Amino acid sequence: MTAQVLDGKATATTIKDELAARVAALRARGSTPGLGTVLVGEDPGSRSYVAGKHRDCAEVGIESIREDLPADASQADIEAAVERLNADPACTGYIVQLPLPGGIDTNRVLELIDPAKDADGLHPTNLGRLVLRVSEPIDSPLPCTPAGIVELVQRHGLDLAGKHVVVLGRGTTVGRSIGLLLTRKDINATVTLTHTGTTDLAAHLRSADVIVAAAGVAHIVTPDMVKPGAIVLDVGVSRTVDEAGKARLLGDVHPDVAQVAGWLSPNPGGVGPMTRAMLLANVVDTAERNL
Ligand SMILES: Nc1nc(=O)c2c([nH]1)NC[C@@H]1CN(c3ccc(C(=O)N[C@@H](CCC(=O)O)C(=O)O)cc3)C=[N+]21
Repeated sequence: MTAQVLDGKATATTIKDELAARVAALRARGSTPGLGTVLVGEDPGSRSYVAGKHRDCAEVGIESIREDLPADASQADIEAAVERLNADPACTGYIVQLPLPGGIDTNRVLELIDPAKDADGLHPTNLGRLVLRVSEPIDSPLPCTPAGIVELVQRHGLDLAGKHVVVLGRGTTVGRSIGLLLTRKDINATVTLTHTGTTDLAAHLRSADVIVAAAGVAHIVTPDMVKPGAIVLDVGVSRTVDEAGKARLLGDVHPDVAQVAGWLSPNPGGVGPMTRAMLLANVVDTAERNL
């Protein structure tokens, strides 16, 4: 058996087409959405993610606003960039690209973001709203990767209601926040959160109908840990260099898992493009709310 593909690239393209139509309608009514990014330093991964986000914006008609700061930017410099975007009416949503350089108090920066402009859905106010509302969809941004995972699964005709989802990883952007979304009554999954401190991780994973692998450890999920037919989402990304010196992206899921799983999201080409599409969706949703 070979797993069916959860095609994030194609699904993100469909979503971007839908968003382009909504942006055109907004523009026709005099409202122009604009995405801002705060990028600090020269990390090639971060630079390429931010470049990708602005390319996506151009595709759907969203304006781009960039705050690019040098690697030695101070806490005050970064906070000033956040304040500029908070004050800029052309910026309807923005992100601070993570991670910030060592020595910067990231939480202080994130809490300065105007929650109404939080395109990542990671501001404490917006995460808090996700905690507080169990029974209805909310009118505030959702964290992009969790929202992208749900959208990817649902748009392939799969229903998460009643399913046992085992999440691997306790990071803010995925592990800690995705359970809040999956256990909402309109999705209705049952969630187990595992991490590097979990005893007998393999047994937990083998009990899963759905695995969300977001540990950031290359190939940590191997075929023996997967129940035949399970839905597997490969979220983590590790950057490595192969024998030929070529840069390679490795997911958290070993390629042989495709022989056991029922559905598998490729990496790249799975959750990454969906994360970017949900970022755009947050910006468009915000602009529509503010009409
Ligand atoms: N404030 C903030 N918000 C983020 O959303 C955020 C962040 N910081 N820091 C880093 C992570 C990582 N992340 C990715 C987004 C898209 C792809 C993506 O589209 N990847 C392509 C491959 C891209 C490539 O080849 O480099 C794919 O999976 O097909 C990957 C990773 C967002 N992040």
